[in-house]
This record gives sequence, C-alpha cells and structure tokens, in this order.
Amino acid sequence: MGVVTADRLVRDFGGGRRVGPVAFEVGEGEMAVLRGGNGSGKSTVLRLICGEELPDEGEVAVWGRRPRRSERWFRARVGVLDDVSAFPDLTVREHLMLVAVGHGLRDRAAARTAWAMDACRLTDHADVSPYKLSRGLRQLLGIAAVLIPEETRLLLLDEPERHLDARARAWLVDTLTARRASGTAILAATHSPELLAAASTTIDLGDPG
Ligand SMILES: Nc1ncnc2c1ncn2[C@@H]1O[C@H](COP(=O)(O)OP(=O)(O)OP(=O)(O)O)[C@@H](O)[C@H]1O
Repeated sequence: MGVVTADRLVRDFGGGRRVGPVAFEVGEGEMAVLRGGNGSGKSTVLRLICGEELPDEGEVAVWGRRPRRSERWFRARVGVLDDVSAFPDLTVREHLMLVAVGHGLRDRAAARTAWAMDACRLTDHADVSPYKLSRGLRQLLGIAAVLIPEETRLLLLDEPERHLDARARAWLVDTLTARRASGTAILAATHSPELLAAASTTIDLGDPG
C-alpha cells in the first residue's frame, strides 16, 4: 500500500480555476515533488492530501484512510510545513519545546529541541521571539518543528526552500534525503532545482500560462 494515494484528484474553484486531474502514489522512503508554475495547483494538492480541502472529483488516501489534519492519528504520523505561524510571546526554544512535548517526547524534549535548533542554525536565536527572526530563519524554525517528532512517517512540505540561502538549501536536501533513507515518505511542492534533482518522483502540474 502506498503512503499517499491520489486518484484523479480535481479541485474546482469555479471561474475556470481548476486544479487536476492529478494521480500519483508516494511510498515509504520516497521523495516526491510537485512541480509547476505559479498557480498550477501545488499548494492545493498538498491541502487535499492534508484533508484541509476536499476534492471535487477523485479520491485521496493516506495509509488507506481519508486524511484529516485535525485528527490526532494523522498529526502523530504526518508532519506538515506550510506558512509558519507563531505565538508572539513565546521564544524559539519554547515553540520547539511545545512541539516536542506535544509529540510525547517528555524527558527527551529538551535534547530533541537542542538538536533541532543546532541543525537549523537557531541556537543563537533560542531566546528571541520568532517575529524577530529573518524570514529565512523563521522558515528554518518551521522546518525544525516538522523535524522534531521522530515518529513522523510522512512529511508534507509546501516550498520548504522558501527564503533559504544556498547553504541552507543544500542542508535541506541532505536532511530530507537522510530522513527518506530511514523510511519516511516525503511530498514537497517546490521550485527548488536542488530538491527537484534529489527527488525520486516528479509530479508535474504544468504551467497555467
Ligand atoms: N481558496 C481559493 N479560492 C479560489 N481559488 C483558489 C483558492 N486557492 C487556490 N486557488 C486557485 O487555484 C489555483 C492554484 O493555486 P495554488 O496556490 O495551489 O498554486 P501553486 O502551484 O501552489 O502556486 P505558487 O507556485 O504560486 O505557490 C490558482 O489559480 C489559485 O488562484
């Protein structure tokens, strides 16, 4: 069974704005990328896979079940990176601790948080508000939060490379490749040539013109 199965998915916003049909499967240890011009539907497909939107045609399944991001079962297994939002009165460290504790890491939460801050170049910014970070560092905070839970078996990433410099983009590819090697499935919407080159599968949504 694939981790993600999308069967003839269509999302119709009306007025000729229609995404799909698109069909694909992502299996364990695969890194699939959604490629396409601006407005081609990459973010929409990711929202369909999260269950944040429902398809107008076709079907989507995650481990054979209808996805619902609001369900605990889904959140325990699936890491989702989209627009990074934060609590203004919590520090970077406190955000990541919240994620770690929320994912049941308890006595390992502090160590895992320290690991994620180090991996994502956030250690020097541990005690500041996310809103004081540069856009690239705030993006790295979102990536750190997605990487913290170790039990996550599927990562859904909407333009993870956004605002990252060349060094961080190279690090991102290495990190996702390592995560993949441990069996995690990855589906990313991207414009990044580095991620496109590293992917095992490319899902092309074309160019809406
Ligand atoms: N909530 C919505 N209501 C109406 N139209 C929408 C909505 N969300 C997306 N669309 C339309 O669906 C199409 C696909 O948008 P989407 O954001 O999925 O594209 P994308 O490939 O992620 O683009 P980009 O590369 O610019 O981020 C666009 O025409 C967009 O205007």
